[in-house]
Amino acid sequence: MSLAATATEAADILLADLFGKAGAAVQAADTLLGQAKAAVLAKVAVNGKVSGAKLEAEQFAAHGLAWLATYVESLRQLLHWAESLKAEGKLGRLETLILQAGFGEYLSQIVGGIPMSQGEVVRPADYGLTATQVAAYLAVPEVADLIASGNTAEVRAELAGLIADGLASGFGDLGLDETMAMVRDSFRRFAEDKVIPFAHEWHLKDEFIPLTILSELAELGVFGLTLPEEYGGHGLGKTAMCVVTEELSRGYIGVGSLGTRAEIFCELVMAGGTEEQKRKWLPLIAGGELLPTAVFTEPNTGSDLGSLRTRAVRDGDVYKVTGNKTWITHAARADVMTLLARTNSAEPGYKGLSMFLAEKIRGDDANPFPTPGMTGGEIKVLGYRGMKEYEIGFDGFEVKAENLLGQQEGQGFKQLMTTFESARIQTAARAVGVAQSALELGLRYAQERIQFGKPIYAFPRVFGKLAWAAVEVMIARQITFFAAREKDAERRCDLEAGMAKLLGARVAWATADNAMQIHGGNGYAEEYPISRVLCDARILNVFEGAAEIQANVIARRLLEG
Ligand SMILES: Cc1cc2nc3c(=O)[nH]c(=O)nc-3n(C[C@H](O)[C@H](O)[C@H](O)COP(=O)(O)OP(=O)(O)OC[C@H]3O[C@@H](n4cnc5c(N)ncnc54)[C@H](O)[C@@H]3O)c2cc1C
Repeated sequence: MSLAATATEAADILLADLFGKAGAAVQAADTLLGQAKAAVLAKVAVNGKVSGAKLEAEQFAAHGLAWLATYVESLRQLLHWAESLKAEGKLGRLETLILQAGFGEYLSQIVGGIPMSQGEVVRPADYGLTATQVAAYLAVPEVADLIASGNTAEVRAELAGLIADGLASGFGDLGLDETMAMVRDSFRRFAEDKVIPFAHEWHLKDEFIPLTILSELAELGVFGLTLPEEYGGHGLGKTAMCVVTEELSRGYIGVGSLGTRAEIFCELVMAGGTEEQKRKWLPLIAGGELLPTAVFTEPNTGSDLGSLRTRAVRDGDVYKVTGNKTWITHAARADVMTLLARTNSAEPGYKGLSMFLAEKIRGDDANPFPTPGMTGGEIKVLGYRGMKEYEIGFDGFEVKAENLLGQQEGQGFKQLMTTFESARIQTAARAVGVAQSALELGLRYAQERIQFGKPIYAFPRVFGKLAWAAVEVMIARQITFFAAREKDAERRCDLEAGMAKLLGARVAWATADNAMQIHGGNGYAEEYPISRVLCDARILNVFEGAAEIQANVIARRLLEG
């Protein structure tokens, strides 16, 4: 294609000693992060301790710090990925350019401004960094070189040339081992055959994903992927969960999200359940016999879950539940709920909450909530369809007392927190899959659409968007894999999981938005799949910890750690 002209000068584009430069740049960025952390700490600490009130007043700086730390970790993981490929002899020109462009762009944004959202750009002065500190960062020769020459128009042009046949050959080596590559291939085939041809129709008709798909996913092991074999699972790691989730979400976010509730259920029971509860429930979830749903959010309680009001009162062998929940995904078709409710009304905070494995009768469109004591209605949504969202009312709804998780009251919030790492990693992988799908839709359209006598992919403002998307999707993927590896190594990884989710959600939205822009007016037509992918991408910044909450959690950990 016409981008080849630029590619002939390719030899000059790559920076000499790129890996050495990238390594030095990570160190320089890390130094700046340390300085920014000290500066933010000075704003929010009272007597050496982080003050909640000050942290809230200084959210912009503190959340900016979370983003800065996310960028530094992303760069470290991008370099790690490229080094691993190099060691295995798998590093090609495309991967090298992804490394270079990623460093050029993120190093530059670190001082030029990091977009936390549209219109919210955090800059060095916001953290309290001095001009001298910024100048010292920019004076590091490797940083200066990468900023000046890492992500130039020529680099993007060559990247665009290299990803031009990406639909057939891929968008860079993911760095997976042989087993994970096989897992990826089989789920990609599944998505290509069974999901992609139908996803848009399910979305447009606002239909449930057919139960046959769920059965096939159960057979493929999706619902018990990371569960130990003794409980009916496959005993694979969180990296496998990421690979599977990305491929299914690339097909359709609804399908990639079917495993989310099973993951939360299994994590909850594994960490907090009695042995009897594990033996009873886990094989049924893993085998797909029971569909779970996660019932936490209430009309007046979303981000601040600790203050939720739904009550569960012990009455002989049962608890009677009264209250309202909302935004419950797949609630009608589920057989069992992980239900968070207040068992101690004298304790208004999170310590009064308990978790239940609450059985219900499976409903359908005609009769969504046949269970006594339970009513509900569908919430119509822009995207993320296929499982449907519901508000639910409980009025004397009964849960067997034996289904109190761990047979312990007051542990519900703590039990839920143990699932956050895994659920965020899984959501980050969903985001990567959605972003990848947007990238592919954008590329296909750009190559086919002719304006001014040529494919619009020939224009720098079009191919540049896609070239950068290919870079940033890889960055988001690699930080997600990193969080998964940390989880598999049984290291605390709430920070890494939060970073992966924070970045992944932004990348998914940005990529979908740019891919829609490339579609011009057609992107706004419901018949084009990018219109769906845009709506699907938007939710990732809201659920599983809204971006602001995620940034707050990361900032607190950084400042207190
Ligand atoms: C499609 C969809 C599916 C969902 N599925 C489920 C499900 O299956 N089960 C379930 O239990 N829940 C589910 N949820 C709920 C979801 O988890 C909540 O929407 C989310 O936690 C945010 O809560 P909220 O909507 O009440 O927003 P709020 O908490 O009211 O927040 C609104 C805005 O204010 C910001 N904000 C809030 N507090 C702060 C603060 N302290 N500092 C700065 N900013 C702040 C938030 O970041 C957000 O931008 C789903 C939601 C959606 C939209």
